[in-house]
Amino acid sequence: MESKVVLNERSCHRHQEAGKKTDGCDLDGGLAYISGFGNTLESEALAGALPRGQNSPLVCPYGLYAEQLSGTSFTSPRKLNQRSWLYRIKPSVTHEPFKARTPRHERLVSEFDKSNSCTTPTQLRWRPVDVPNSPTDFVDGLYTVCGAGSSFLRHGFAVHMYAANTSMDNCAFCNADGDFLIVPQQGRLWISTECGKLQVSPGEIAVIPQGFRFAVALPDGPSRGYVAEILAPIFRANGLAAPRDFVAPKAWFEEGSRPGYTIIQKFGGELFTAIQDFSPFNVVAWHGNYVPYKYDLSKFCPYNTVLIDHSDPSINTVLTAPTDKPGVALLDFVIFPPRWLVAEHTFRPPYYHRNCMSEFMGLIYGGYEAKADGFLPGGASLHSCMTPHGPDTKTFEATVERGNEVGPLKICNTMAFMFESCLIPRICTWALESPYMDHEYYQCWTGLRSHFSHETTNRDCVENGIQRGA
Ligand SMILES: O=C(O)Cc1cc(O)ccc1O
Ligand SMILES: [Fe+2]
Repeated sequence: MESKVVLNERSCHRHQEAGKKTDGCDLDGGLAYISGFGNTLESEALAGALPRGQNSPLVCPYGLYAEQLSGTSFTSPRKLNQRSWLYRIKPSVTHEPFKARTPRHERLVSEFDKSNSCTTPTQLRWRPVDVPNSPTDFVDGLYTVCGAGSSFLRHGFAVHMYAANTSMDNCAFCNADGDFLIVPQQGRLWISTECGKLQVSPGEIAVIPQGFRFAVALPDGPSRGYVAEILAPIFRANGLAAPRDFVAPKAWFEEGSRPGYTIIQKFGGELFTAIQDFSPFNVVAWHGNYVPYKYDLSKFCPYNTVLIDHSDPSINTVLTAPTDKPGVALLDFVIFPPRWLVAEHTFRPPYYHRNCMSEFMGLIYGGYEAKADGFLPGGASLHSCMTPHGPDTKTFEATVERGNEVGPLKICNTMAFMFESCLIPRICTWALESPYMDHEYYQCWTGLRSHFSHETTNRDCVENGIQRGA
């Protein structure tokens, strides 16, 4: 899962020409990145800013402060250990005391209980929300939909969504509760982080690990998307998402005075603010394996059945946050990308099922193979543990109508995804009461008729498909 290559970004930088890709570096819209997943990386915006031979010299190059950011306990075994050393103009601690942010953000949850959320086994679906007209930045536009567990107990996950139209101004966000996996659906996100900048477009994802300070600018204005938050372990990448396609930012910093700069810290699901007089993006150089990164979903190498039946979607896991139980995920991020369907005498869309895991789904663009209508880009659905679901009536009937003779068929222009968890989500009250809730969702299945007939044998089915009108 982890690549063992240790990449020296400095040598890469030296050889880089504008607009060209070089070994280990990826150029995207003018920004250069460092590629690799789980690697120990290093980057310096000023040559010689990284101390050599030790992490914490008495005096750091350029008079910088050394600061460590850890993502795992100091005592975690080496293969799990994650930390980075940041060399910055002023240390993060240089700020006024944290205060509860006012007005309170009412719709963020990191500890799910009866005070903020309900349970229901019902199939749930939401229409895409409208982006607000009033100025709303990423933080104010973020709201929790569902989740389970507790950030205080370091076990759980949350699914959030956001709808925003304004760039964060003179403030940065920091999530002490867990890692954010951000899936933009509409509008690009230009994310400044302490390690540098990431430009993330719909169709790409970004991971901002716990504790990193970041600010989101919206170059396209109206923006919408999904966020999975894991309240404990770290994400691992699946082998079909190649390590070199994950890219981290290059060191970038801003200096000088920034009066009234606000750090907004999410801690136990509540927001706190602390004022400082400088930008937190003052890291001149860094090294380590605890970094924000992004990944372009079109680079995923999908696998599918090549003869019969429908493969379960876990094969298309991009990132997984494992639990201690082998093969059981706290959160899998699974995609349904464009791909060829070739299975013979097979019902090709997803099968009807009841799953011991719980499935939250979203759609980035296009349509989804199990739903003829009603599941729209920017919308969402939730099928919790053991709740029956599957293709809607229109999809079932159109598939059977087409019969057995369909040859290879390519599903194009589609990117659905699933956050799948072994924990059973509670649903936030505002999500259940949302005007975007599709109360007629169940009707997409109520038209499914019985095709049962004592005369239709398995052989008839294989040769002819189910008789029309039976
Ligand atoms: O419910 C869904 O649409 C997601 C899903 C897709 C699939 O191909 C097989 C199982 C599954 O849960
Ligand atoms: Fe499912």
